[in-house]
Amino acid sequence: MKHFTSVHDLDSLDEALKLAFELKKDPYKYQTLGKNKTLLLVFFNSSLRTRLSTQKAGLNLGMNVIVFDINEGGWKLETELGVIMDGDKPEHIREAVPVIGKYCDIIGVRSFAKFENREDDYQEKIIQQFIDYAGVPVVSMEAATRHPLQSFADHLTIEEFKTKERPKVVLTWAPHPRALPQAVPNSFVEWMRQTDYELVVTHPEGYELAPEFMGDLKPEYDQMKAFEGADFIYAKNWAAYNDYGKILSKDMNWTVTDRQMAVTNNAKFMHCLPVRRNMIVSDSVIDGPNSIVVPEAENRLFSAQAVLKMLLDQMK
Ligand SMILES: CCC[C@H](NC(=O)CCC(=O)O)C(=O)O
Ligand SMILES: NC(=O)OP(=O)(O)O
Repeated sequence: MKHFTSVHDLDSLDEALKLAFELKKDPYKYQTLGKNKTLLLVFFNSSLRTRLSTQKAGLNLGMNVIVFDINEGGWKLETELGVIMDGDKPEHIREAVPVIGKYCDIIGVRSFAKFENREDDYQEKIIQQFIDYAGVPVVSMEAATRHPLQSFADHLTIEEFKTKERPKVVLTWAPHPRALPQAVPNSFVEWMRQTDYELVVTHPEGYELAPEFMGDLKPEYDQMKAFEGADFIYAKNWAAYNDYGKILSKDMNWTVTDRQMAVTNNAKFMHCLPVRRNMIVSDSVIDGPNSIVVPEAENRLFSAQAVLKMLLDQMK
């Protein structure tokens, strides 16, 4: 594994799962592996879980960790080639990235979709320049079209809580006041399609995810029908892909409440967080006995630690 940007970068999903569970049992098992190795986490966007869990994952492996909020601490970056840099951006990403690469052994990058140009976002223009020019392994901490550390943790969580071999897992859209990226749903669908779970994606018409992630999966536009007999409900908002970046609906009938959970098979409720309560999900559901959002967030530590361990193993 050279970089970690999607489930497809893993040499073996089963081995990665086993490693994550091994690390959960004994987080300090490889605490000298990362000695004298530096993990540098570059954030273009806000974060709580990714920032804390990925930093702790590096520390658990004995790494030195630097966290860099590039928009606060660094120079404003030009990311386009051929631009005459006479504006408000003193530095080009083409210099910043190789320089950052000289100060570390592994880079984590968070750079959300900008919704300015679908092609730029879906070609992953920012993280791809880190991959092309940093000279060290790059780990996605949510890029424009995927959030693989989250999806890995989601898979771990479902494996921990499932009560049958092939659970029914439902990804449901829910309303939100802002236009959010498709990265989490894309990544969740792509990752879940690597398992033998029964996966259902439900959302209003117009919110179809990109075909490259859905494959031959067809969405269910009737949320109640989708929820019938479900074992896991994974709620998330995302802006439209086809009408790129647009908010087409704020229909609060899609907010996950006891009404929808009542037709499930006593389903667990999941969300990557942060979550807008009473937009995405009612207080009673997220505070209820079936909500596993905190154990899900806890597993972010072990998905990150497993990825870092695999990358460090290649440096021995
Ligand atoms: C892990 C999720 C990160 C991000 N979430 C947000 O940007 C939420 C912001 C908000 O609720 O205003 C997203 O939806 O991709
Ligand atoms: N789920 C997740 O990545 O949370 P943060 O955006 O707080 O890191």
